[in-house]
Amino acid sequence: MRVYACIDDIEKVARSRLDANAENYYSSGAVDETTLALNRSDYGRILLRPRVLRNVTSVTTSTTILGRQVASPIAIAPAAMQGLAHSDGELGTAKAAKNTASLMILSTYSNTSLEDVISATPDLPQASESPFWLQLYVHQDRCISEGLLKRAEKAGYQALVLTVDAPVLGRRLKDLRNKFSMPPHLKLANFDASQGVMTASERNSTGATSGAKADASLTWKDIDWLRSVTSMKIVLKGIMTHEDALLACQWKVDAIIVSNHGGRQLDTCPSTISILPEITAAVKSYSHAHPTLPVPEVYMDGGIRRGTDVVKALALGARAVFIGRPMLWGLVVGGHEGVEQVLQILNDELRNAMALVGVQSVDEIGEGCIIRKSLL
Ligand SMILES: Cc1cc2nc3c(=O)[nH]c(=O)nc-3n(C[C@H](O)[C@H](O)[C@H](O)COP(=O)(O)O)c2cc1C
Ligand SMILES: CCCCC(=O)C(=O)O
Repeated sequence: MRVYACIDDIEKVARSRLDANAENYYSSGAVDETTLALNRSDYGRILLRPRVLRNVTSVTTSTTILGRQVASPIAIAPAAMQGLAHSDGELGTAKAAKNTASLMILSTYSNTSLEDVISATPDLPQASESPFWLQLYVHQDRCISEGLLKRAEKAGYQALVLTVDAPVLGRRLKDLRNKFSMPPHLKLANFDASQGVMTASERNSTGATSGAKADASLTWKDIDWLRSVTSMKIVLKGIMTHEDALLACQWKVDAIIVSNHGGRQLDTCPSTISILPEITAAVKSYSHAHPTLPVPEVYMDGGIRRGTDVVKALALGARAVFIGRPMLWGLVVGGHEGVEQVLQILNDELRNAMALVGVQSVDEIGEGCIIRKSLL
């Protein structure tokens, strides 16, 4: 396939190839798209400090995520309905994850069943090496979600990612205007028709998740319910305040993802990069107060388009970053090869930025690498 110079070039081509229904669904944020824009622009308010003469002949990006060795801290965020991007859908993304030894989170609302996604990596030596986590939207009928979790565990998913920032769906104006709907040739492959899971258009048109049968009544106590039905590790996706970060510590979840859902949920909430320091500080203070207790790992997503963005996120305490739209754009332009190229570009840029900042390993990336202008 064609070789691109950067993620923005891939995005331009991908967006020109999609019909308005899919292009608007993928690209849009909620309401005025204020948060969507901040997720990008706030990286520009953090500057990097180049340290020199430090021997950077062997820069390595390898790290661990929830104890698993990975080649890079850049991983794949869950995104619904990847069949809109390419006929391979989630199978293309899964193949790219496998070929690049990257971690991938599969959306509850995938067009490929969670079992088929794991089958895309048949030559993994054992299930414990599966690079897949499952994202969960809890169904009002808890039995349906319990069934999904049992299937995920059996198939070899290593962690369950509970999305906590979407008790109701954000108002994405373009989707409302287009009356966005999933094309009839696609299905939500983790469910059967009798399970009453509606498409995003139906969610949008009702303006609430009640129509989608997603459970808006979830509270922190439901983490105990999750623990009672699955032994998978638990990750909370969508933490944006120090109060909720502390609650996540108290509820002993394994990890949190600082995320505002790519600006698609609560518009005018802050960017993730601006709020990350408050979250990592809260988790650190909990750890100091409870030195014998494990604390959640902290990851982030939102607006990562450059290797330098990754350095900034790691400098502010994230252990890993997840990419949403860049992965979708890659899928549009080249199926699994396109997603591989997206990961390749970001990893090349990350290694380049690390060398120029003067560090050889991700552990060396810290506050000393950046200058922060006031973000709020
Ligand atoms: C088209 C699209 C679909 C998404 N679907 C889901 C989803 O099913 N579950 C979920 O937890 N997050 C979903 N997200 C949010 C992403 O996981 C992630 O938080 C966000 O895309 C990160 O921002 P970025 O796109 O700027 O990288 C979706 C995002 C997009 C753009
Ligand atoms: C009903 C689909 C919701 C998927 C999602 O999380 C998103 O579009 O952001």
